[in-house]
Amino acid sequence: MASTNATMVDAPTPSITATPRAGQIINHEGKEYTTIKEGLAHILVPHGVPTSTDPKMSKEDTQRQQVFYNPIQQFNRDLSVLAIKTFGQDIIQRKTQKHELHRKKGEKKKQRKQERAADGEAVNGASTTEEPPTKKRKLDESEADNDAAPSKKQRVVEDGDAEQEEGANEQQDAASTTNQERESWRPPFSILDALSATGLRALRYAQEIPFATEITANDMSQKAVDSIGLNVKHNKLEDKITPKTGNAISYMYSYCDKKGYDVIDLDPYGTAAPFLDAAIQAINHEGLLCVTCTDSAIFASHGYLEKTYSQYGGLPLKGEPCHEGGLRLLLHAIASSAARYGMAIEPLLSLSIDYYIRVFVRVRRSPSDVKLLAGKTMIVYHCDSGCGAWSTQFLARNKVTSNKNGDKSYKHSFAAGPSADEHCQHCGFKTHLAGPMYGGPLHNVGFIERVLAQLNEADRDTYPTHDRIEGMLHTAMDEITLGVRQEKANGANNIQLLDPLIPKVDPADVDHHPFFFIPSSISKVLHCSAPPLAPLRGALRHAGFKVSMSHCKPGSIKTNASWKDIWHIMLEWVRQRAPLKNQPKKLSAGLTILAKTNANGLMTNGNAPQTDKLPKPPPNGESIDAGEAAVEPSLTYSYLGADFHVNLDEKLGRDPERGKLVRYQLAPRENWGPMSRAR
Ligand SMILES: C[S@@+](CC[C@H](N)C(=O)[O-])C[C@H]1O[C@@H](n2cnc3c(N)ncnc32)[C@H](O)[C@@H]1O
Ligand SMILES: [Zn+2]
Repeated sequence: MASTNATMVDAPTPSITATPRAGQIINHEGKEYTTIKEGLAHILVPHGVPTSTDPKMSKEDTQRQQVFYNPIQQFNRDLSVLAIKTFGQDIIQRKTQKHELHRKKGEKKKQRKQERAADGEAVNGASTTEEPPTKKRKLDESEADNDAAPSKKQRVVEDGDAEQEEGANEQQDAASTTNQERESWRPPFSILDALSATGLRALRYAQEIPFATEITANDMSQKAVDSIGLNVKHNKLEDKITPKTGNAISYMYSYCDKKGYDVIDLDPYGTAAPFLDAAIQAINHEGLLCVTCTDSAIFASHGYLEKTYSQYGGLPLKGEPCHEGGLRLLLHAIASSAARYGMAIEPLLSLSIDYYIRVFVRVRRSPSDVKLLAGKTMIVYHCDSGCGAWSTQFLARNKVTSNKNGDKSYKHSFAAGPSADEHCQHCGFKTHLAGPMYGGPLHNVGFIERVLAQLNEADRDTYPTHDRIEGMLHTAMDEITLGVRQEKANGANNIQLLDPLIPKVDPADVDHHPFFFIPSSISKVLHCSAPPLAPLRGALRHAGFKVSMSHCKPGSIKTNASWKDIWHIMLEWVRQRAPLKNQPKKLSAGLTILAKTNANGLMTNGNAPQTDKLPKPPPNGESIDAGEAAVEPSLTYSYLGADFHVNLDEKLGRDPERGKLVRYQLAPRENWGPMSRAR
């Protein structure tokens, strides 16, 4: 990475028109600025404000610097450039194909017209180049429609008309491209950096996504827009970037009746919730919303659950999977806003990173997909004060049927009443409700593969967060496939960038196995020593379950095994490898779980989950494990009917990419965190 330290400069100090260079001091209207380079963009920071990314920088200096430039967010910006570029190539390819198709149609039409005219001349000896009136009118209408983007009102069409409307819009789009048959035709690709601050994102998108045709950098603060203007000028990007002063919310609502942007980036201080509905107004059909939220105290904490609900329309999940819960709450908020206007969302990539979350969501006008939303929205019954187990329930049911032609369609019906008891079936503690939240897949594997391919082509100096992006994307991909597509994932770099388009995930898909557990935490429930990841993963795989890790947390296990299976394996871990030295306290969640087995002396029978009916714990100091016999991996008991053989197979549980990928962030530097608001 280029040094961002100010360097000695020759007099006279270069002006804003000088070629941008990292560390250079620029004089503009009597003020001095230092240049910081990130990616291919340069931003000017008032000279004197520390520009070092030295981890030992003082807290005050870090805060002063962050008003202009927050280096910790470079990961977010690097990833965003790559994601938008990947998405953009897909859009550009579609637009170009449509354009080409329409151009060819137009040419054929012209040719036919000429042929008819020639025939007419030959027969009548007179010119009859005029079209039949009906055809002419049709052509005129489509030409007239070229600039009239479909309004949101038009978008909310009757369900039966949805597909027809899709087709009509495609033609409309194609028609709009036909008219521009000049050689210089470029497919339009527009980006709104709605909360732009210094304009750094807009500058990077302009420099690093060469096919972006127009970028708006908006901020409510005049000071911020002044600095955007300065930076745009210094980077010589006036022809691509338009700085704009205004409230992003009203600006985006102004697009409710006209065509908007292909990409909208929302990167606020704190929550993006107040911007979501407006962003839906301004995003194009098949557009990309990129959303950051840094208010983890709201989306991933139970401290202010009433606030979480008012911001995101759902209640937070407590404990370790709370960040995945936050991602799902944000997606729920976007999906429910979009649904009101007949727009459906498809998460392409949803990440919990450091102290914030970031989602990339494709939005399309599709009333038929919107109808699936209730059946993809779930509540969570969480044993948050007991053993940590959870179960989920979708709010409605989407049942697939097919019509006479074999086309897939869905029937929507009510779900049955609560699918879980008010007490946890494992430990008897109370369960609490979380959600409603998005229960569909968090990522689109095809998209991740293409971003990885994009990353593979990227210059490491421009993208210093390369390794972390690679590790996180691989983990995200494993997470959604539960590790099954490992081979394909490794082959991701072989993808040809312009090959197939980003595939559409089945809009009815749900995630049947959301969330993850941390072995060391559930060991605390049983008061046993924590198993390493490998034997636990091995035991799950040996029993035929799928296993991966979650990108949200190191040391996590994500699996399609049920909690019944997980506790069964954990009890076998205790029996085979980790005999209990101290028995769990009376009435604890762990004791109840232990009590539900008939394990060869592990505990006497106690099938009833009520804690007041617990069997007496063994006398003080006595181990409640099976003693010597415990080392045998033979099955001697069953836990709630999960009676498979547990083989704590380390080899089977190893991560083949261990050490090859940077899956998780190493120790963060001091003073990291969201930017402080400018005072
Ligand atoms: C976290 S900063 C953006 C950082 C920037 N995206 C980057 O990557 O460097 C948030 C910006 O949003 C602006 N802002 C806050 N509320 C706004 C609103 N309602 N409309 C427009 N801008 C707003 C603030 O002035 C601030 O500059
Ligand atoms: Zn429980």
